[in-house]
Amino acid sequence: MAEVVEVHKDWSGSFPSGKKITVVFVIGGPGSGKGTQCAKIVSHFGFTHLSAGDLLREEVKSDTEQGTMIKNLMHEGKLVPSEIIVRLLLKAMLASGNDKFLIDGFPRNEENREAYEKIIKIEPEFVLLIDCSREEMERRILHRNQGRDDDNMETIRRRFEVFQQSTLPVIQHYEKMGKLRRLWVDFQLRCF
Ligand SMILES: Nc1ncnc2c1ncn2[C@@H]1O[C@H](COP(=O)(O)OP(=O)(O)OP(=O)(O)O)[C@@H](O)[C@H]1O
Ligand SMILES: O=c1ccn([C@@H]2O[C@H](COP(=O)(O)O)[C@@H](O)[C@H]2O)c(=O)[nH]1
Ligand SMILES: [Mg+2]
Repeated sequence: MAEVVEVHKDWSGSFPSGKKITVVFVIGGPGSGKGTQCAKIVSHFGFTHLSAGDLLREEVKSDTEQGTMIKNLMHEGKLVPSEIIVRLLLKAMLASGNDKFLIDGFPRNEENREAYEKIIKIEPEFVLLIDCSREEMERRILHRNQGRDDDNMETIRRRFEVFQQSTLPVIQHYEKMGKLRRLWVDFQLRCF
């Protein structure tokens, strides 16, 4: 936590390069293919891919009180407090030296979005929604085999609930602003 707080303390609200910073949010249900699509985009367009989930999994590896708290929340499929994830994102953005970011799996709820707007303040160019049916998302997660602690039926069920209850309002917000771009990645029903 100390390191994360330090980033905030030094943060003047602008990036050292002085260049315009481009941010694209990539949102979608669990297992919809956010990470997979981001890897393809990065290889063609020179973005830095920041997966909010991966940043949290890295934090879990640090043997700290905060790491344990994050581990437990992720195991339950719940969301980590906004301030923690926003500061991890900011730290990773500053460390990358790049000026184009694909932020994968964030914001997950309205509170995340508001915290991002308050702290990082960079309006996303657009928000890419990876739109996939629940059946296909579930199938993909169960075949993923990456040893993720949250890829079990009980946690998957909770992650779907969080997506429906907390992330859909964020998607609707960006849709109203005309910033939403949809990518359909299967031929079945849409996720909502
Ligand atoms: N278009 C696709 N067709 C078939 N399988 C896919 C497709 N896209 C991704 N997958 C597979 O589905 C699984 C989930 O993909 P990925 O990890 O990219 O999803 P995610 O949205 O990042 O998931 P999470 O929210 O859990 O991090 C992976 O095993 C991936 O290889
Ligand atoms: O902004 C975020 C992003 C993620 N989480 C937690 O991490 C897991 C896994 O996220 P993936 O994007 O599927 O890798 C998610 O279920 C949340 O527990 C978060 O809290 N906030
Ligand atoms: Mg992912």
